Amino acid sequence: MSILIQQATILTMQEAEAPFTGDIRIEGNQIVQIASHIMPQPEDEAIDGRNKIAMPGLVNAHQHSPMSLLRGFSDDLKLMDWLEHKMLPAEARMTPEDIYWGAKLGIAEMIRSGTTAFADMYIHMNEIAEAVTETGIRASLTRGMVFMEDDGGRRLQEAIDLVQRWSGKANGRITTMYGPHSPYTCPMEPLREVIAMAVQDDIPLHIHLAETKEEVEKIHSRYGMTPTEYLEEAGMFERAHVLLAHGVHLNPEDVSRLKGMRGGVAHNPVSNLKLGCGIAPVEAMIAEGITVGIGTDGAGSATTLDMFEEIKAACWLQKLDYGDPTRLPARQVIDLATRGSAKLLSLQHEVGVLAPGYKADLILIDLAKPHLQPIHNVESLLAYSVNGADVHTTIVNGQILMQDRKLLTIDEDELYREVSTRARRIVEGI
Ligand SMILES: N[C@@H](CCSC[C@H]1O[C@@H](n2cnc3c(=O)[nH]cnc32)[C@H](O)[C@@H]1O)C(=O)O
Ligand SMILES: [Zn+2]
Repeated sequence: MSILIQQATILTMQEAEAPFTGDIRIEGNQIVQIASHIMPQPEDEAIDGRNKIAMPGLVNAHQHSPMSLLRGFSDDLKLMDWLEHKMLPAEARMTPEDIYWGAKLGIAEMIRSGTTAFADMYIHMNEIAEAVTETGIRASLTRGMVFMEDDGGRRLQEAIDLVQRWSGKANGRITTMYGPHSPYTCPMEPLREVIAMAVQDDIPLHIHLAETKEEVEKIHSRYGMTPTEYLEEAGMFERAHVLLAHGVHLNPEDVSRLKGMRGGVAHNPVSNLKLGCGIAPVEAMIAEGITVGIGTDGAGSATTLDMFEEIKAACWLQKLDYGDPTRLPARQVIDLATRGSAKLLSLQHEVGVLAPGYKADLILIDLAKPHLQPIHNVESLLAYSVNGADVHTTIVNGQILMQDRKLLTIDEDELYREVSTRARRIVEGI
């Protein structure tokens, strides 16, 4: 199958290339040509790109997709309270089918708001992988592991099963990671064991790091170190590719510790703002050459999976932190949400830019709206004015998943019926 997008305003995100008007040809799952005019072929499905921006799909670098079932159930609490007294009891009640529908709800929201790939950490990963397979989105999946009790190796075995069963599946749309949950839920010994597995199997790691002040205090009282030092002590930054979620409370020495690491940090600004966590040192990390990407965290805390909200919040936080509006400018934040996040998912050679040879993961944004006119500067519009509801078309791996705001791989009526009854049952009495 081939698709020809005609006369769109194209933002490739290739180095410093400026936006231009042109055509994009997709064959199979790849972009094959980008030029100011491409001769249509009879077999092409033509898409009118006029009055639309074509750009790489956004990559959500940290998510817990089934937590969409818990959106709005428990807000305005401290992270540890929220996690221990609300989320964990609710998760204990979730069946594999609940997870499937919760993941599908999250995926529907992501496709609708221009996200074409995401990094997920959760439980019952087979069901999430099924939802990814059916809906057509791209994902890097992680079985999150808390090692606070002897479970006879069950969690670790589920993590291994996920990696063995699903890596490279769904036409290559699924990749996998190993996921020790966080410094405060992973003692040194199992942590070292997982890192050794990741190095041996050449599978990346995905972990929460330094999200709250309480975490820093807890790790200091247990081990006399910062959370980052603790991971360094475990050998996490030596050889493995690591996706660190949050990285809010990093002192300058911690930032230096991450210098030269494979992977980088997923910044989740809306979740950090809403939970009152603090401001991650994004500009300081970038200055040290550390890769920064952007994620939403689960909808159970952030309540939104709209990456355009994250993009705005990321800019605002850096500008506010430094008292300086020149910090984290428009082009750079878009780079974090596309190329930066793609690198965190180890997909930098496949997605995150529009260029021949890259996977056809891209979105079209409808500019025929009052809040998106006139068009002085495409990058400014994208960073400060566009929201997820302005996404017109979403394409992943050469397949159209949303066209003219209609989802083509998800039955939304059925989805909303399923999630409302399941969500009610899960939270009852908690
Ligand atoms: N509870 C599982 C691990 C699941 S991994 C994903 C976990 O991350 C949790 N989670 C979601 N958001 C956050 C966050 O912001 N910080 C820390 N954990 C979170 C979520 O509730 C879920 O339990 C076990 O015992 O093995
Ligand atoms: Zn998280």
